[in-house]
Amino acid sequence: MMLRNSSNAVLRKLSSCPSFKAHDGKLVMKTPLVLKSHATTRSTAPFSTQSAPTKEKPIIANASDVSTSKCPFSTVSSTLDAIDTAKTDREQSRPVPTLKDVPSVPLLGVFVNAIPFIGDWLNDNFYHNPNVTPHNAYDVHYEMYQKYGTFYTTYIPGIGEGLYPKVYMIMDPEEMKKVIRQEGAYPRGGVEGLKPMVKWMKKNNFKLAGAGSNDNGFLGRGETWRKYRNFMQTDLLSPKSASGYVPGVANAAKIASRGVPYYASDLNTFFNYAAFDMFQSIMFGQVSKLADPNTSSNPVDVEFCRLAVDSLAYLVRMSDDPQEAIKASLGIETELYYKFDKTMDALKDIVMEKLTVFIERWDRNELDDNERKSYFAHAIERQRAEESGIDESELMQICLLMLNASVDTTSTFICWAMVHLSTNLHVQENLYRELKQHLDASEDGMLHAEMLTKAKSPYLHAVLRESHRMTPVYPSTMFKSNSVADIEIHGVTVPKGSVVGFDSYPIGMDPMIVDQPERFIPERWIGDEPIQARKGTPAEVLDSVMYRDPFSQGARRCPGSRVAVNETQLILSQLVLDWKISAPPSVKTYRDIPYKMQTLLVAQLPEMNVEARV
Ligand code: HEM
Repeated sequence: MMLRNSSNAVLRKLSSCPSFKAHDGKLVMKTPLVLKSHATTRSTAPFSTQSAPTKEKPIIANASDVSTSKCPFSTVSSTLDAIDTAKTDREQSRPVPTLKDVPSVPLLGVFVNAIPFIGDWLNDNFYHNPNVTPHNAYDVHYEMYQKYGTFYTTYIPGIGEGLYPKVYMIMDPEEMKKVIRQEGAYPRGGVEGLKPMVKWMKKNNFKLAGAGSNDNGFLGRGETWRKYRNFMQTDLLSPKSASGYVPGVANAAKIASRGVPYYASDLNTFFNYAAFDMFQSIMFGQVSKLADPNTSSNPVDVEFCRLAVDSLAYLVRMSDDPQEAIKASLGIETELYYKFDKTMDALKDIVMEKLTVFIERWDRNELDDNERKSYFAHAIERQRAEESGIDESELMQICLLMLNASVDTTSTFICWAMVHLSTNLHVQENLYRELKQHLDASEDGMLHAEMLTKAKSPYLHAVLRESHRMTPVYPSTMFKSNSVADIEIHGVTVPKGSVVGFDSYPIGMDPMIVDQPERFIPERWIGDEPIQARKGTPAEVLDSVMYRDPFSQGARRCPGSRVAVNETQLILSQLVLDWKISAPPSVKTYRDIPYKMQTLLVAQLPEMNVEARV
């Protein structure tokens, strides 16, 4: 009832027309609201420039399980949302933005300022491309949107290919679905740009790296990817599998929560440790307690966390920095590659030792109940089944990649939600009240999977959705290729084999489209009313599955997505139940909290005030 009232209050608010100060003070304008009614459309908004859109038919089946989702090929499933090939009314009547082109130079693409000596001068005087730093990705993406709109070609080494590494950037989910429909059996993955990882795997004779110089294995698009991907996602990605791990994750979150007051001045480390603890419970069924300084923790686990965070940060920097990306594609080893290589070697030693010990204990039948239910224990069984086609070294390599990917990806997502909860204490209180009801009804004082569904915890889900709107872990996490055929995007023929990126950030932050975009309002996502209010307005794209979360879509969607969401929900819930966490007075809004590009964009959390709830 309380939520319904607040949702109505927001809608009432949305039907007025306040003036907006646009993004970070850069664009100041008065604007009509577009979230208020079906009838409200603007003539200048993206996707609504020529005609009013008609009501959209849902074209994405909201599959509830792997077995029901459609996918480009039978065994690897897109798991969450299969793409329906039907053409919608909206597609037929949708207005068409014009394709713009971002000026670029050969090889370095839009990063003109990376040209030695004269780059800055050239860019300042002729190209005027935004200067990308590790601290400004949100602003850069918004600036590109303001300059080039919702459909432009940009040139990004490491993502696009060839002399001019062209990437089509789009923001319309219907157009992105066209790309996904034409991905074919071997879709392009976001990991494809991570060439140094392939190099490192080949150096270590990983079968996962594929055979021969033209096969990038799991990081490529061939049969090798498909085989390992199938094995990896089994027991992990379906809602049923993921919810099986919830008791262990809830326990890890409960223990981790005790550590918060000790880590109040270094919550970034705390969330890395908490993500580690939660994933250990999934992978091994073990309680590692790294985030709770009251218990003795294994120094090897501490070292593993550091290596996992550093290795991926080096890896991403090698793809992000245009000069590094070009050198990586030419096979040149830089200082950064050297650091990455050493870090990965050390990480491999730790992981392989741990996996070996576990396998030996499995063989000696020494695992306890929780360990026997773990992902790795089941994976050993699956690997040993005759038809698996996976040998033990491949199994261990698969798990190494998973463990490496399981720390700061998840902690980044959690950190941003914590930023918003700690700067919007009324939201934290609302969330507390929702969760407290569940805890009061819980017989064992623990959070359970059924409490975390959208139906039972709408506010929790809305908090994560709103956090993703304002501060996605990265503005664009989806780069796909129409490998099968030419397609038309906004009326322009995009040749087969092009790279198309989806930018999910600017629209959700445009004051012409979203009321008070700088304010954290979870009620935007609760119940049917806000969705109905967005229907037929430019804001309706935000309800598309493409905008919903940071895990991408299609058959390459993150295999850890469901467990990562469960982990995020459980640790946030436990923290909010145990503590009131508030940002220091110097932090007025989330904009006062800096962020930095590591594997993703990580909020640099300030020292928080932590007060126990009684
Ligand atoms: C909030 C946390 C996470 C986020 C935001 C995230 C995001 C992503 C994204 C955007 C992709 C690329 C999808 C594409 O190519 O279209 C991806 C791939 C991947 N993720 Fe995650 N991820 C997270 C957590 C995890 C976890 C916990 C694991 C551990 C299993 C994991 C393992 C992987 C792997 C192995 C891939 C490559 C899959 C493939 O290419 O088929 N991720 N992730």
